Amino acid sequence: MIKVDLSHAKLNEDIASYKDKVAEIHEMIHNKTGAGNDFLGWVDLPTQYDREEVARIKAKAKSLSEEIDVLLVCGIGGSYLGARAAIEAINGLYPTQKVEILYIGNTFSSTYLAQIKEYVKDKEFGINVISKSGTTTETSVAFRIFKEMLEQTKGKEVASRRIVATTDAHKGALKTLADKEGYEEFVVPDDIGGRFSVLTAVGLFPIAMAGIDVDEMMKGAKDAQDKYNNADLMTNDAYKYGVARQMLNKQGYPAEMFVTYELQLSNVAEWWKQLFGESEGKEGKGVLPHSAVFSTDLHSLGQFIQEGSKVLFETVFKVEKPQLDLEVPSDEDNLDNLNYLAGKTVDYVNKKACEGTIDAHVNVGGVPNIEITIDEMNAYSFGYMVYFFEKACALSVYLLGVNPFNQPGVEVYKKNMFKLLGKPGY
Ligand SMILES: O=P(O)(O)OC[C@H]1O[C@H](O)[C@H](O)[C@@H](O)[C@@H]1O
Repeated sequence: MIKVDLSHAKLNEDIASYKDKVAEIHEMIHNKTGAGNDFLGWVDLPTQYDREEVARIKAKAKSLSEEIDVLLVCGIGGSYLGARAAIEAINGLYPTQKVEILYIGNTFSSTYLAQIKEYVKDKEFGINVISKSGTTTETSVAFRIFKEMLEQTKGKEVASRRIVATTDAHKGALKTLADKEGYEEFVVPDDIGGRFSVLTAVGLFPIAMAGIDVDEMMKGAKDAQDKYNNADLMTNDAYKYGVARQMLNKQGYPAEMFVTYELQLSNVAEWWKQLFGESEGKEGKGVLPHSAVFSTDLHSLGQFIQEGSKVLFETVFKVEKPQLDLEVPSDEDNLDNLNYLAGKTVDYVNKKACEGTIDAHVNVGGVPNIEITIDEMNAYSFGYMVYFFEKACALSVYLLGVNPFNQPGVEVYKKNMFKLLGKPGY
């Protein structure tokens, strides 16, 4: 399902020298003995998840889909990136599913929110408000605006039926509000942090609303759980990736560029950035997670990667089989001189662009490339991929010697903002 190829990674020591350390960290993850060990609920989630809740997620998704045309997913960071990544990766950027998914709660941009208000004003919409803490300001502000709109246009009863809250099981402002208003509630488990939560209700409800098979997704994650429950670095590709990126970090590359060749995977890259960025960017350490979509960005960032300062390595995430394909047509006049491609598929051209780029970046530009290939992109493989990166991330960050599961630095801007806004107590 997923293959890691390090033949272009330019590692200057033998990866096998990390074998013992990796076996030690593997035990630490599975026996929950490392820093942040109360946030390891994602490790066994694909086998331990709450089946009753997933049944409720599917039932609510079915009934709500009959009633609405647009679902507003109201969350930020880990409370929306995974769902967005899945929905776009699987359904594409111009999906044909009945319910359109839009994202609010991820910004204070007034123009963006006002335009969404205008866009949904004559549509039947519902809201999935998602917040583990229940107090995130971006999410709360957007939710207040669209909740008021829904209540005013449809009345309280309809609004309460069309609002679904995903939050802590016991505490927080959102939990209190959801109880009072009688919203359908789903839970963010205590032992799973936001960036590891896509396979909980946080991701699964919006994903189900987009018409995607969540059982298949969990099956993919379970197969990955089995596959990567393996302490041996030499046969565990998730760990190989986790180690290789730290080796490159040590070799003097402080930035990692996640590269895909599918536009609809740009939010997989955003999800990946939060996963790695928030997990390891602390104590003055960590690889900067950056991303690009090729060949699009070869026409913008390509120059820098090829000949600019040697600060980055690339992690090229390839999808073997595209969901859809089309042929380049033949043309009698051939004025564009493109007949040499006639009859070839566009994906064939994309694959050649990838091959040529890796060669140019690695062998001419001197840029190390880690290659990760996934068979195809669907619900099953998405679940599998999520688990692969989560396991790689935990290993990689423990190897760096920091706690992967907290994010103390995120509070600093919040405190300043609250003070400036005059929030009581700040
Ligand atoms: O789910 P919430 O509590 O609203 O949090 C949403 C996001 O914002 C926070 O500031 C954290 O940095 C993220 O890790 C989190 O995913």
